[in-house]
Amino acid sequence: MSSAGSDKSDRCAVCQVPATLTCSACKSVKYCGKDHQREHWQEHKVECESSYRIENDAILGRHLLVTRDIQAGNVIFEEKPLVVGPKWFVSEREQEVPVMPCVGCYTPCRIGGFSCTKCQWPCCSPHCEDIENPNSHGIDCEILRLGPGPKTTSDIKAMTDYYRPDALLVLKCLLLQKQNPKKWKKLMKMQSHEEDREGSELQEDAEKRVVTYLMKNFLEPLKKREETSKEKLLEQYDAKILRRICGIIETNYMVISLSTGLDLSGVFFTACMMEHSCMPNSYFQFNECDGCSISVIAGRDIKEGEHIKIMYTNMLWATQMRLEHLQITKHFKCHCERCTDPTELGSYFSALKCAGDVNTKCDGGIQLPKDPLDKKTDWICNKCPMVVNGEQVGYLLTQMTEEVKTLMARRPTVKQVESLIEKLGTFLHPNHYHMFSLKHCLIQLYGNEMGYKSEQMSSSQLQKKLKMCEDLYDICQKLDPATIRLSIYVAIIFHEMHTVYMEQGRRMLDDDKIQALELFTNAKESLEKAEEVLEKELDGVAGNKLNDHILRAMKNVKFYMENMCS
Ligand SMILES: C[S@@+](CC[C@H](N)C(=O)[O-])C[C@H]1O[C@@H](n2cnc3c(N)ncnc32)[C@H](O)[C@@H]1O
Repeated sequence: MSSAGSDKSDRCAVCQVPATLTCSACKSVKYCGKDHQREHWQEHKVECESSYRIENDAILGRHLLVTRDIQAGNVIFEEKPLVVGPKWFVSEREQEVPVMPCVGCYTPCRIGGFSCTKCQWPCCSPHCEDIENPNSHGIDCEILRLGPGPKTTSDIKAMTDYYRPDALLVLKCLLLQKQNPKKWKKLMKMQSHEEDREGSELQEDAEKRVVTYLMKNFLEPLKKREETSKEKLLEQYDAKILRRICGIIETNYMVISLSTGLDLSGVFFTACMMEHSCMPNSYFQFNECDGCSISVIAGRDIKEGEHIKIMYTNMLWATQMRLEHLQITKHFKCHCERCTDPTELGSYFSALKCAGDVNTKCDGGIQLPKDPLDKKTDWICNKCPMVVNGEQVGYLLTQMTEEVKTLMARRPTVKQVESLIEKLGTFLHPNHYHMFSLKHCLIQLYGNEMGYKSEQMSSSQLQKKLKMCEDLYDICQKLDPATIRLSIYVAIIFHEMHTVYMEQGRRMLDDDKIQALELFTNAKESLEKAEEVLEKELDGVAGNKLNDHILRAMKNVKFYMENMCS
Protein backbone atom coordinates (compact mmCIF):
# COMPACT_ATOMS: atom_id res chain seq x y z
CA MET A 1 0.00 0.00 0.00
CA SER A 2 1.31 3.46 -0.82
CA SER A 3 1.70 5.85 2.11
CA ALA A 4 -0.24 9.02 2.86
CA GLY A 5 1.22 12.48 2.50
CA SER A 6 -0.40 13.81 5.63
CA ASP A 7 -1.36 10.96 7.91
CA LYS A 8 -0.81 11.10 11.63
CA SER A 9 2.36 9.31 12.66
CA ASP A 10 5.69 10.08 14.29
CA ARG A 11 7.24 10.71 10.90
CA CYS A 12 7.52 13.85 8.85
CA ALA A 13 4.43 14.20 6.64
CA VAL A 14 6.65 15.16 3.71
CA CYS A 15 9.79 13.01 3.82
CA GLN A 16 8.78 10.30 6.34
CA VAL A 17 11.90 10.63 8.54
CA PRO A 18 11.29 10.48 12.34
CA ALA A 19 9.98 13.93 13.33
CA THR A 20 9.43 15.99 16.48
CA LEU A 21 7.98 19.29 15.25
CA THR A 22 4.18 19.20 15.55
CA CYS A 23 1.60 21.44 13.82
CA SER A 24 0.58 23.75 16.68
CA ALA A 25 -3.01 24.17 15.43
CA CYS A 26 -4.22 20.59 15.09
CA LYS A 27 -1.40 18.87 16.98
CA SER A 28 -1.75 15.88 14.76
CA VAL A 29 0.82 16.18 11.98
CA LYS A 30 4.59 16.12 12.46
CA TYR A 31 7.51 17.52 10.50
CA CYS A 32 11.28 17.14 10.49
CA GLY A 33 11.63 20.91 10.31
CA LYS A 34 10.07 24.26 9.40
CA ASP A 35 10.85 23.89 5.68
CA HIS A 36 8.78 20.80 5.27
CA GLN A 37 6.03 22.25 7.44
CA ARG A 38 5.84 25.26 5.12
CA GLU A 39 5.97 23.08 2.03
CA HIS A 40 3.12 20.95 3.32
CA TRP A 41 0.86 23.81 4.44
CA GLN A 42 -1.20 24.18 1.24
CA GLU A 43 -2.16 20.51 1.44
CA HIS A 44 -2.51 20.36 5.22
CA LYS A 45 -4.46 23.58 5.85
CA VAL A 46 -7.73 22.03 4.66
CA GLU A 47 -7.65 19.21 7.17
CA CYS A 48 -6.03 21.42 9.84
CA GLU A 49 -9.05 23.74 9.89
CA SER A 50 -11.59 20.99 9.51
CA SER A 51 -13.53 18.64 11.75
CA TYR A 52 -11.62 15.53 10.72
CA ARG A 53 -8.08 14.37 10.22
CA ILE A 54 -6.36 11.64 8.28
CA GLU A 55 -5.24 8.63 10.30
CA ASN A 56 -3.45 5.51 9.18
CA ASP A 57 -3.53 1.99 10.63
CA ALA A 58 -2.48 -1.48 9.64
CA ILE A 59 -6.00 -2.76 8.91
CA LEU A 60 -7.83 0.19 7.39
CA GLY A 61 -4.89 2.01 5.84
CA ARG A 62 -5.65 5.73 5.65
CA HIS A 63 -9.04 6.74 6.99
CA LEU A 64 -10.75 9.86 8.32
CA LEU A 65 -11.26 10.45 12.02
CA VAL A 66 -13.70 13.04 13.33
CA THR A 67 -12.05 15.60 15.64
CA ARG A 68 -15.19 17.29 17.02
CA ASP A 69 -18.88 16.35 17.29
CA ILE A 70 -20.76 16.82 14.01
CA GLN A 71 -24.52 17.14 13.76
CA ALA A 72 -26.57 15.13 11.26
CA GLY A 73 -26.97 17.02 7.99
CA ASN A 74 -23.79 19.08 8.34
CA VAL A 75 -21.33 19.14 5.46
CA ILE A 76 -18.11 17.65 6.82
CA PHE A 77 -16.00 18.74 3.85
CA GLU A 78 -16.10 19.50 0.17
CA GLU A 79 -13.48 18.61 -2.38
CA LYS A 80 -12.71 18.99 -6.07
CA PRO A 81 -11.90 15.82 -7.98
CA LEU A 82 -8.44 14.78 -9.09
CA VAL A 83 -10.02 13.24 -12.16
CA VAL A 84 -13.49 12.97 -13.63
CA GLY A 85 -13.98 10.77 -16.65
CA PRO A 86 -16.23 8.22 -18.28
CA LYS A 87 -17.61 5.25 -16.42
CA TRP A 88 -15.12 2.71 -15.12
CA PHE A 89 -17.31 -0.35 -14.82
CA VAL A 90 -18.97 -1.00 -18.18
CA SER A 91 -21.13 -4.13 -18.17
CA GLU A 92 -21.10 -6.44 -21.20
CA ARG A 93 -24.52 -5.19 -22.19
CA GLU A 94 -23.39 -1.56 -21.90
CA GLN A 95 -20.34 -2.33 -24.04
CA GLU A 96 -22.69 -3.01 -26.93
CA VAL A 97 -24.77 0.15 -26.59
CA PRO A 98 -23.54 2.79 -29.08
CA VAL A 99 -23.74 5.69 -26.63
CA MET A 100 -20.89 7.23 -24.67
CA PRO A 101 -20.04 10.56 -23.03
CA CYS A 102 -18.90 13.28 -25.44
CA VAL A 103 -15.10 13.28 -25.46
CA GLY A 104 -15.23 17.00 -24.65
CA CYS A 105 -18.11 17.75 -22.28
CA TYR A 106 -19.54 14.31 -21.27
CA THR A 107 -22.99 14.92 -22.73
CA PRO A 108 -24.32 11.52 -23.86
CA CYS A 109 -23.70 11.10 -27.58
CA ARG A 110 -24.23 8.45 -30.21
CA ILE A 111 -21.19 6.56 -31.45
CA GLY A 112 -21.28 7.05 -35.22
CA GLY A 113 -22.81 10.54 -34.90
CA PHE A 114 -20.65 13.68 -34.57
CA SER A 115 -16.95 13.35 -33.84
CA CYS A 116 -13.97 15.56 -33.02
CA THR A 117 -12.48 16.56 -36.35
CA LYS A 118 -8.94 15.91 -35.10
CA CYS A 119 -9.09 12.65 -33.12
CA GLN A 120 -12.41 11.35 -34.52
CA TRP A 121 -13.69 10.34 -31.06
CA PRO A 122 -17.47 10.78 -30.57
CA CYS A 123 -18.65 14.22 -29.48
CA CYS A 124 -22.03 15.82 -28.86
CA SER A 125 -21.86 18.49 -31.56
CA PRO A 126 -19.38 20.06 -33.96
CA HIS A 127 -19.76 23.19 -31.82
CA CYS A 128 -18.99 21.58 -28.44
CA GLU A 129 -16.97 24.24 -26.59
CA ASP A 130 -14.99 21.71 -24.61
CA ILE A 131 -13.68 20.04 -27.75
CA GLU A 132 -11.95 23.31 -28.58
CA ASN A 133 -10.80 23.93 -25.02
CA PRO A 134 -7.16 22.82 -24.65
CA ASN A 135 -7.67 22.37 -20.89
CA SER A 136 -10.36 19.75 -21.33
CA HIS A 137 -9.69 17.96 -24.60
CA GLY A 138 -6.31 19.35 -25.73
CA ILE A 139 -3.82 16.74 -24.63
CA ASP A 140 -6.34 13.86 -24.71
CA CYS A 141 -6.93 14.75 -28.35
CA GLU A 142 -3.23 14.76 -29.11
CA ILE A 143 -2.93 11.17 -27.89
CA LEU A 144 -6.26 9.89 -29.25
CA ARG A 145 -5.26 11.19 -32.70
CA LEU A 146 -2.43 8.66 -32.77
CA GLY A 147 -4.88 5.73 -32.83
CA PRO A 148 -5.81 3.84 -36.00
CA GLY A 149 -9.57 4.37 -35.55
CA PRO A 150 -12.21 1.60 -35.69
CA LYS A 151 -11.75 -1.21 -38.23
CA THR A 152 -14.79 0.06 -40.09
CA THR A 153 -17.18 2.93 -39.49
CA SER A 154 -20.13 1.10 -40.98
CA ASP A 155 -20.30 -1.52 -38.23
CA ILE A 156 -21.52 -0.41 -34.80
CA LYS A 157 -19.81 -3.36 -33.09
CA ALA A 158 -16.41 -2.33 -34.51
CA MET A 159 -17.03 1.21 -33.29
CA THR A 160 -18.20 0.32 -29.75
CA ASP A 161 -15.21 -1.97 -29.53
CA TYR A 162 -12.81 0.83 -30.46
CA TYR A 163 -14.22 3.81 -28.50
CA ARG A 164 -13.77 2.59 -24.93
CA PRO A 165 -14.90 4.89 -22.14
CA ASP A 166 -13.06 2.98 -19.40
CA ALA A 167 -9.77 3.25 -21.29
CA LEU A 168 -10.37 6.97 -21.76
CA LEU A 169 -10.71 7.33 -17.99
CA VAL A 170 -7.31 5.69 -17.50
CA LEU A 171 -5.81 7.91 -20.18
CA LYS A 172 -7.20 10.98 -18.40
CA CYS A 173 -5.47 9.85 -15.21
CA LEU A 174 -2.21 9.23 -17.06
CA LEU A 175 -2.27 12.66 -18.67
CA LEU A 176 -2.45 14.39 -15.29
CA GLN A 177 1.34 14.09 -15.18
CA LYS A 178 1.44 16.65 -17.99
CA GLN A 179 -1.70 18.64 -17.22
CA ASN A 180 -1.50 18.95 -13.48
CA PRO A 181 1.64 17.49 -11.85
CA LYS A 182 0.36 18.24 -8.32
CA LYS A 183 -2.76 16.18 -8.92
CA TRP A 184 -0.66 13.46 -10.54
CA LYS A 185 1.52 13.30 -7.42
CA LYS A 186 -1.57 12.91 -5.26
CA LEU A 187 -3.06 10.27 -7.54
CA MET A 188 0.13 8.26 -7.29
CA LYS A 189 -0.17 8.28 -3.49
CA MET A 190 -3.52 6.50 -3.64
CA GLN A 191 -3.99 2.85 -2.84
CA SER A 192 -3.91 0.49 -5.82
CA HIS A 193 -3.85 -3.06 -4.34
CA GLU A 194 -1.50 -3.97 -7.19
CA GLU A 195 -0.25 -7.19 -5.57
CA ASP A 196 -3.73 -8.34 -4.57
CA ARG A 197 -4.98 -7.75 -8.10
CA GLU A 198 -2.32 -9.91 -9.73
CA GLY A 199 -3.92 -12.88 -11.50
CA SER A 200 -7.45 -11.78 -10.53
CA GLU A 201 -10.29 -11.75 -13.02
CA LEU A 202 -10.66 -7.98 -12.64
CA GLN A 203 -7.01 -7.44 -13.45
CA GLU A 204 -7.11 -9.75 -16.46
CA ASP A 205 -10.13 -7.90 -17.74
CA ALA A 206 -8.44 -4.52 -17.30
CA GLU A 207 -5.32 -5.90 -18.99
CA LYS A 208 -7.28 -6.76 -22.13
CA ARG A 209 -9.76 -3.92 -22.26
CA VAL A 210 -7.50 -1.12 -21.12
CA VAL A 211 -3.77 -1.78 -20.78
CA THR A 212 -3.11 -3.68 -24.02
CA TYR A 213 -5.61 -1.52 -25.88
CA LEU A 214 -4.01 1.76 -24.80
CA MET A 215 -0.46 0.52 -25.36
CA LYS A 216 -1.11 -0.88 -28.80
CA ASN A 217 -3.29 1.88 -30.20
CA PHE A 218 -1.94 5.06 -28.66
CA LEU A 219 1.10 4.73 -26.42
CA GLU A 220 3.38 2.69 -28.68
CA PRO A 221 2.68 5.16 -31.51
CA LEU A 222 3.45 7.94 -29.00
CA LYS A 223 6.79 6.29 -28.23
CA LYS A 224 7.63 6.14 -31.92
CA ARG A 225 6.66 9.78 -32.35
CA GLU A 226 8.82 10.79 -29.40
CA GLU A 227 11.78 8.85 -30.77
CA THR A 228 11.48 10.60 -34.11
CA SER A 229 10.81 14.08 -32.82
CA LYS A 230 13.11 13.77 -29.77
CA GLU A 231 10.42 15.64 -27.84
CA LYS A 232 8.99 14.06 -24.71
CA LEU A 233 5.29 14.52 -23.98
CA LEU A 234 5.01 12.17 -20.99
CA GLU A 235 7.54 10.82 -18.51
CA GLN A 236 5.78 7.56 -17.70
CA TYR A 237 3.45 5.57 -19.88
CA ASP A 238 4.42 1.92 -19.79
CA ALA A 239 2.11 -1.02 -19.05
CA LYS A 240 3.18 -1.03 -15.39
CA ILE A 241 1.94 2.49 -14.72
CA LEU A 242 -1.30 1.75 -16.58
CA ARG A 243 -1.84 -1.30 -14.37
CA ARG A 244 -1.26 0.81 -11.31
CA ILE A 245 -3.77 3.40 -12.49
CA CYS A 246 -6.35 0.64 -13.11
CA GLY A 247 -5.79 -0.54 -9.50
CA ILE A 248 -6.12 3.02 -8.15
CA ILE A 249 -9.37 3.52 -10.03
CA GLU A 250 -10.84 0.15 -9.04
CA THR A 251 -9.99 0.74 -5.36
CA ASN A 252 -11.14 4.33 -5.16
CA TYR A 253 -13.53 5.42 -7.90
CA MET A 254 -16.92 6.89 -7.11
CA VAL A 255 -19.92 6.82 -9.42
CA ILE A 256 -21.20 10.29 -10.35
CA SER A 257 -24.75 10.08 -11.74
CA LEU A 258 -25.38 13.08 -13.97
CA SER A 259 -28.76 14.73 -14.51
CA THR A 260 -28.53 13.52 -18.13
CA GLY A 261 -28.86 9.96 -16.83
CA LEU A 262 -25.24 9.17 -17.71
CA ASP A 263 -22.79 7.92 -15.07
CA LEU A 264 -19.23 9.22 -14.80
CA SER A 265 -16.41 8.13 -12.50
CA GLY A 266 -14.60 10.45 -10.13
CA VAL A 267 -11.43 10.04 -8.07
CA PHE A 268 -10.97 12.29 -5.02
CA PHE A 269 -7.84 12.42 -2.90
CA THR A 270 -9.41 12.88 0.55
CA ALA A 271 -12.97 11.65 0.04
CA CYS A 272 -11.59 8.36 -1.27
CA MET A 273 -9.94 7.82 2.11
CA MET A 274 -13.32 7.29 3.77
CA GLU A 275 -13.56 3.71 4.94
CA HIS A 276 -16.36 1.29 4.28
CA SER A 277 -18.94 0.10 6.79
CA CYS A 278 -22.23 -1.69 6.16
CA MET A 279 -23.53 0.75 8.79
CA PRO A 280 -22.32 4.05 7.31
CA ASN A 281 -22.63 7.36 9.14
CA SER A 282 -22.13 9.65 6.14
CA TYR A 283 -23.16 10.09 2.55
CA PHE A 284 -22.04 12.27 -0.34
CA GLN A 285 -23.45 14.35 -3.15
CA PHE A 286 -21.85 15.71 -6.31
CA ASN A 287 -22.19 19.22 -7.65
CA GLU A 288 -22.35 19.08 -11.44
CA CYS A 289 -22.12 22.86 -11.78
CA ASP A 290 -18.84 22.89 -9.91
CA GLY A 291 -16.88 20.33 -11.94
CA CYS A 292 -18.46 17.43 -10.03
CA SER A 293 -17.03 18.47 -6.66
CA ILE A 294 -18.09 16.23 -3.79
CA SER A 295 -19.78 17.21 -0.52
CA VAL A 296 -19.46 14.70 2.31
CA ILE A 297 -22.39 15.02 4.71
CA ALA A 298 -23.06 13.55 8.16
CA GLY A 299 -26.00 11.15 7.84
CA ARG A 300 -26.45 11.07 11.61
CA ASP A 301 -24.85 12.78 14.59
CA ILE A 302 -21.18 11.77 14.63
CA LYS A 303 -19.17 11.91 17.85
CA GLU A 304 -15.58 13.09 18.15
CA GLY A 305 -13.29 10.07 17.72
CA GLU A 306 -15.60 8.18 15.33
CA HIS A 307 -14.44 7.45 11.81
CA ILE A 308 -16.21 8.84 8.74
CA LYS A 309 -17.80 5.77 7.15
CA ILE A 310 -19.55 5.30 3.86
CA MET A 311 -20.87 2.18 2.14
CA TYR A 312 -18.92 0.74 -0.82
CA THR A 313 -21.42 -1.98 -1.60
CA ASN A 314 -25.16 -2.68 -1.72
CA MET A 315 -27.03 -2.40 1.56
CA LEU A 316 -29.78 -4.68 0.27
CA TRP A 317 -27.42 -7.59 -0.34
CA ALA A 318 -26.97 -10.34 2.23
CA THR A 319 -23.74 -10.56 4.25
CA GLN A 320 -22.17 -13.26 2.05
CA MET A 321 -22.84 -11.22 -1.09
CA ARG A 322 -21.47 -7.99 0.38
CA LEU A 323 -18.37 -9.75 1.67
CA GLU A 324 -17.66 -11.36 -1.68
CA HIS A 325 -18.11 -8.08 -3.55
CA LEU A 326 -15.79 -6.20 -1.18
CA GLN A 327 -13.19 -8.96 -1.34
CA ILE A 328 -13.12 -9.06 -5.12
CA THR A 329 -13.16 -5.32 -5.79
CA LYS A 330 -11.52 -3.79 -2.70
CA HIS A 331 -9.54 -6.71 -1.25
CA PHE A 332 -10.67 -6.65 2.37
CA LYS A 333 -13.05 -8.43 4.71
CA CYS A 334 -15.60 -6.22 6.45
CA HIS A 335 -15.94 -6.89 10.19
CA CYS A 336 -18.68 -4.36 10.94
CA GLU A 337 -21.48 -4.98 13.43
CA ARG A 338 -23.85 -6.13 10.71
CA CYS A 339 -21.41 -8.51 9.02
CA THR A 340 -20.52 -10.24 12.28
CA ASP A 341 -24.14 -10.61 13.44
CA PRO A 342 -25.90 -13.74 12.06
CA THR A 343 -29.26 -11.93 12.33
CA GLU A 344 -27.90 -8.86 10.50
CA LEU A 345 -28.93 -6.39 13.22
CA GLY A 346 -32.13 -8.28 13.96
CA SER A 347 -33.35 -7.87 10.40
CA TYR A 348 -33.08 -11.60 9.52
CA PHE A 349 -32.19 -10.46 6.03
CA SER A 350 -30.45 -13.75 5.13
CA ALA A 351 -32.44 -16.07 7.40
CA LEU A 352 -34.03 -19.30 6.21
CA LYS A 353 -36.98 -21.21 7.65
CA CYS A 354 -36.04 -24.51 9.16
CA ALA A 355 -37.94 -27.49 7.75
CA GLY A 356 -36.54 -29.94 10.30
CA ASP A 357 -35.31 -33.33 9.12
CA VAL A 358 -37.11 -36.25 7.49
CA ASN A 359 -38.34 -37.61 10.80
CA THR A 360 -39.02 -34.52 12.87
CA LYS A 361 -40.65 -31.38 11.60
CA CYS A 362 -39.26 -28.19 13.09
CA ASP A 363 -41.75 -25.92 14.83
CA GLY A 364 -41.05 -22.45 13.39
CA GLY A 365 -37.25 -22.51 13.75
CA ILE A 366 -35.01 -20.08 11.91
CA GLN A 367 -31.74 -21.06 10.30
CA LEU A 368 -28.82 -18.66 10.51
CA PRO A 369 -25.13 -18.90 9.59
CA LYS A 370 -22.95 -20.08 12.48
CA ASP A 371 -20.10 -17.81 11.40
CA PRO A 372 -21.43 -15.20 8.99
CA LEU A 373 -17.89 -14.21 7.94
CA ASP A 374 -17.19 -17.72 6.64
CA LYS A 375 -18.64 -18.54 3.23
CA LYS A 376 -18.61 -22.27 3.96
CA THR A 377 -20.14 -22.05 7.43
CA ASP A 378 -22.90 -24.39 8.61
CA TRP A 379 -26.37 -22.96 9.04
CA ILE A 380 -27.93 -23.84 12.35
CA CYS A 381 -31.52 -23.79 13.59
CA ASN A 382 -32.48 -21.77 16.67
CA LYS A 383 -35.08 -24.39 17.72
CA CYS A 384 -33.99 -27.89 16.63
CA PRO A 385 -30.66 -29.70 16.06
CA MET A 386 -30.94 -29.36 12.27
CA VAL A 387 -27.72 -28.23 10.52
CA VAL A 388 -27.43 -27.45 6.80
CA ASN A 389 -24.04 -27.02 5.20
CA GLY A 390 -23.06 -23.79 3.46
CA GLU A 391 -22.80 -25.41 0.06
CA GLN A 392 -26.42 -26.61 0.16
CA VAL A 393 -27.61 -23.17 1.23
CA GLY A 394 -25.56 -21.61 -1.58
CA TYR A 395 -27.11 -23.97 -4.12
CA LEU A 396 -30.66 -23.24 -2.93
CA LEU A 397 -30.10 -19.49 -3.03
CA THR A 398 -28.55 -19.56 -6.51
CA GLN A 399 -31.68 -21.26 -7.84
CA MET A 400 -33.92 -18.73 -6.10
CA THR A 401 -31.86 -15.77 -7.29
CA GLU A 402 -32.26 -16.94 -10.87
CA GLU A 403 -36.02 -17.27 -10.41
CA VAL A 404 -36.39 -13.82 -8.82
CA LYS A 405 -34.15 -12.18 -11.44
CA THR A 406 -36.04 -13.74 -14.34
CA LEU A 407 -39.39 -12.65 -12.96
CA MET A 408 -38.31 -9.10 -12.14
CA ALA A 409 -36.73 -8.62 -15.57
CA ARG A 410 -40.06 -9.03 -17.36
CA ARG A 411 -42.47 -6.56 -15.71
CA PRO A 412 -44.25 -9.06 -13.49
CA THR A 413 -47.94 -8.96 -12.58
CA VAL A 414 -49.40 -8.94 -9.07
CA LYS A 415 -50.37 -12.61 -9.40
CA GLN A 416 -46.87 -13.65 -10.51
CA VAL A 417 -45.16 -11.80 -7.67
CA GLU A 418 -47.66 -13.06 -5.09
CA SER A 419 -47.17 -16.62 -6.22
CA LEU A 420 -43.35 -16.42 -6.09
CA ILE A 421 -43.56 -14.89 -2.60
CA GLU A 422 -45.73 -17.82 -1.54
CA LYS A 423 -43.38 -20.36 -3.09
CA LEU A 424 -40.16 -18.91 -1.66
CA GLY A 425 -41.90 -18.26 1.66
CA THR A 426 -41.73 -22.01 2.34
CA PHE A 427 -37.95 -21.77 2.65
CA LEU A 428 -37.19 -18.15 3.43
CA HIS A 429 -37.75 -15.94 6.48
CA PRO A 430 -40.39 -13.29 5.62
CA ASN A 431 -37.65 -10.61 5.91
CA HIS A 432 -35.19 -12.42 3.62
CA TYR A 433 -33.65 -10.18 0.94
CA HIS A 434 -35.50 -12.01 -1.86
CA MET A 435 -38.79 -11.57 0.00
CA PHE A 436 -37.90 -7.91 0.59
CA SER A 437 -37.34 -7.17 -3.09
CA LEU A 438 -40.47 -9.07 -4.19
CA LYS A 439 -42.62 -7.31 -1.59
CA HIS A 440 -41.13 -3.93 -2.45
CA CYS A 441 -42.15 -4.57 -6.04
CA LEU A 442 -45.59 -5.79 -4.99
CA ILE A 443 -46.50 -2.69 -2.96
CA GLN A 444 -45.94 -0.65 -6.13
CA LEU A 445 -48.04 -2.98 -8.27
CA TYR A 446 -50.96 -2.86 -5.80
CA GLY A 447 -52.73 0.34 -6.69
CA ASN A 448 -51.39 0.53 -10.24
CA GLU A 449 -52.21 -2.68 -12.08
CA MET A 450 -55.60 -2.99 -13.76
CA GLY A 451 -57.83 -4.99 -11.40
CA TYR A 452 -55.69 -3.79 -8.46
CA LYS A 453 -56.19 -0.03 -8.81
CA SER A 454 -56.65 1.50 -5.36
CA GLU A 455 -60.38 2.01 -5.92
CA GLN A 456 -60.69 -1.64 -7.00
CA MET A 457 -58.94 -3.10 -3.97
CA SER A 458 -60.97 -4.49 -1.08
CA SER A 459 -60.52 -3.09 2.44
CA SER A 460 -58.56 -6.18 3.44
CA GLN A 461 -56.31 -5.87 0.39
CA LEU A 462 -55.60 -2.25 1.31
CA GLN A 463 -54.87 -3.32 4.85
CA LYS A 464 -52.53 -6.05 3.57
CA LYS A 465 -50.64 -3.51 1.45
CA LEU A 466 -50.32 -1.17 4.44
CA LYS A 467 -48.98 -3.97 6.64
CA MET A 468 -46.49 -4.95 3.96
CA CYS A 469 -45.27 -1.32 3.77
CA GLU A 470 -44.88 -1.22 7.57
CA ASP A 471 -42.92 -4.49 7.60
CA LEU A 472 -40.63 -3.30 4.82
CA TYR A 473 -40.06 0.00 6.61
CA ASP A 474 -39.21 -1.91 9.78
CA ILE A 475 -36.49 -3.87 7.94
CA CYS A 476 -35.09 -0.65 6.42
CA GLN A 477 -34.94 0.90 9.91
CA LYS A 478 -32.98 -2.06 11.25
CA LEU A 479 -30.49 -2.01 8.38
CA ASP A 480 -30.22 1.75 8.02
CA PRO A 481 -31.62 3.52 11.10
CA ALA A 482 -30.82 7.05 9.87
CA THR A 483 -31.90 6.26 6.29
CA ILE A 484 -28.50 7.08 4.86
CA ARG A 485 -28.48 4.63 1.97
CA LEU A 486 -32.06 3.44 1.59
CA SER A 487 -33.69 6.83 0.99
CA ILE A 488 -35.26 5.91 -2.34
CA TYR A 489 -36.61 2.58 -1.04
CA VAL A 490 -38.00 4.22 2.09
CA ALA A 491 -39.51 7.13 0.12
CA ILE A 492 -41.31 4.64 -2.11
CA ILE A 493 -42.63 2.80 0.94
CA PHE A 494 -43.98 6.06 2.43
CA HIS A 495 -45.47 7.04 -0.90
CA GLU A 496 -47.28 3.70 -1.15
CA MET A 497 -48.53 4.05 2.44
CA HIS A 498 -50.00 7.42 1.44
CA THR A 499 -51.95 5.80 -1.42
CA VAL A 500 -53.61 3.42 1.04
CA TYR A 501 -54.55 6.20 3.47
CA MET A 502 -55.92 8.27 0.60
CA GLU A 503 -58.13 5.46 -0.63
CA GLN A 504 -59.33 4.64 2.90
CA GLY A 505 -60.07 8.35 3.41
CA ARG A 506 -62.03 8.62 0.18
CA ARG A 507 -64.17 5.66 1.24
CA MET A 508 -64.95 7.39 4.54
CA LEU A 509 -66.00 10.73 3.04
CA ASP A 510 -69.73 10.02 2.89
CA ASP A 511 -70.02 8.46 6.35
CA ASP A 512 -67.51 10.10 8.62
CA LYS A 513 -65.72 13.25 7.49
CA ILE A 514 -63.67 13.50 10.71
CA GLN A 515 -62.22 10.04 10.23
CA ALA A 516 -61.65 10.78 6.54
CA LEU A 517 -59.70 13.91 7.51
CA GLU A 518 -57.60 11.81 9.91
CA LEU A 519 -56.75 9.40 7.10
CA PHE A 520 -55.86 12.24 4.73
CA THR A 521 -53.66 13.66 7.49
CA ASN A 522 -51.91 10.26 7.70
CA ALA A 523 -51.43 10.39 3.93
CA LYS A 524 -49.94 13.90 4.19
CA GLU A 525 -47.58 12.83 6.97
CA SER A 526 -46.41 9.84 4.95
CA LEU A 527 -45.62 12.11 2.02
CA GLU A 528 -43.79 14.54 4.30
CA LYS A 529 -41.62 11.68 5.55
CA ALA A 530 -40.97 10.59 1.95
CA GLU A 531 -39.93 14.14 1.06
CA GLU A 532 -37.64 14.36 4.06
CA VAL A 533 -35.72 11.15 3.35
CA LEU A 534 -35.43 12.01 -0.34
CA GLU A 535 -33.44 15.15 0.39
CA LYS A 536 -30.28 13.04 0.30
CA GLU A 537 -31.03 11.90 -3.23
CA LEU A 538 -31.86 15.20 -4.87
CA ASP A 539 -28.56 15.27 -6.80
CA GLY A 540 -29.66 12.20 -8.79
CA VAL A 541 -32.18 11.56 -11.56
CA ALA A 542 -34.16 8.87 -9.72
CA GLY A 543 -34.46 10.96 -6.54
CA ASN A 544 -35.62 14.01 -8.47
CA LYS A 545 -38.20 12.11 -10.45
CA LEU A 546 -39.67 10.54 -7.33
CA ASN A 547 -39.64 13.89 -5.57
CA ASP A 548 -41.70 15.46 -8.39
CA HIS A 549 -44.17 12.61 -8.08
CA ILE A 550 -44.43 13.16 -4.32
CA LEU A 551 -44.96 16.91 -4.70
CA ARG A 552 -47.85 16.25 -7.10
CA ALA A 553 -49.35 13.72 -4.68
CA MET A 554 -49.04 16.26 -1.88
CA LYS A 555 -51.08 18.82 -3.86
CA ASN A 556 -53.81 16.24 -4.30
CA VAL A 557 -53.86 15.36 -0.59
CA LYS A 558 -54.10 19.03 0.36
CA PHE A 559 -56.95 19.49 -2.09
CA TYR A 560 -58.88 16.69 -0.39
CA MET A 561 -58.14 18.04 3.08
CA GLU A 562 -59.23 21.57 2.18
CA ASN A 563 -62.22 20.89 -0.04
CA MET A 564 -63.73 17.53 0.74
CA CYS A 565 -63.83 17.30 4.50
CA SER A 566 -65.95 20.30 5.45
C1 LIG B 1 -11.14 3.81 -1.10
S1 LIG B 1 -9.76 3.13 -0.34
C2 LIG B 1 -9.75 3.91 1.22
C3 LIG B 1 -8.40 4.53 1.51
C4 LIG B 1 -7.32 3.56 1.83
N1 LIG B 1 -7.50 3.02 3.15
C5 LIG B 1 -5.95 4.18 1.69
O1 LIG B 1 -5.12 3.99 2.55
O2 LIG B 1 -5.72 4.82 0.67
C6 LIG B 1 -10.38 1.54 -0.05
C7 LIG B 1 -9.42 0.62 0.66
O3 LIG B 1 -9.33 0.92 2.04
C8 LIG B 1 -9.32 -0.27 2.83
N2 LIG B 1 -10.57 -0.32 3.62
C9 LIG B 1 -11.64 0.49 3.52
N3 LIG B 1 -12.58 0.16 4.42
C10 LIG B 1 -12.12 -0.89 5.10
C11 LIG B 1 -12.64 -1.70 6.16
N4 LIG B 1 -13.83 -1.48 6.70
N5 LIG B 1 -11.86 -2.72 6.61
C12 LIG B 1 -10.64 -2.97 6.09
N6 LIG B 1 -10.10 -2.24 5.08
C13 LIG B 1 -10.82 -1.21 4.60
C14 LIG B 1 -9.27 -1.41 1.84
O4 LIG B 1 -7.95 -1.74 1.61
C15 LIG B 1 -9.88 -0.80 0.59
O5 LIG B 1 -9.49 -1.43 -0.58
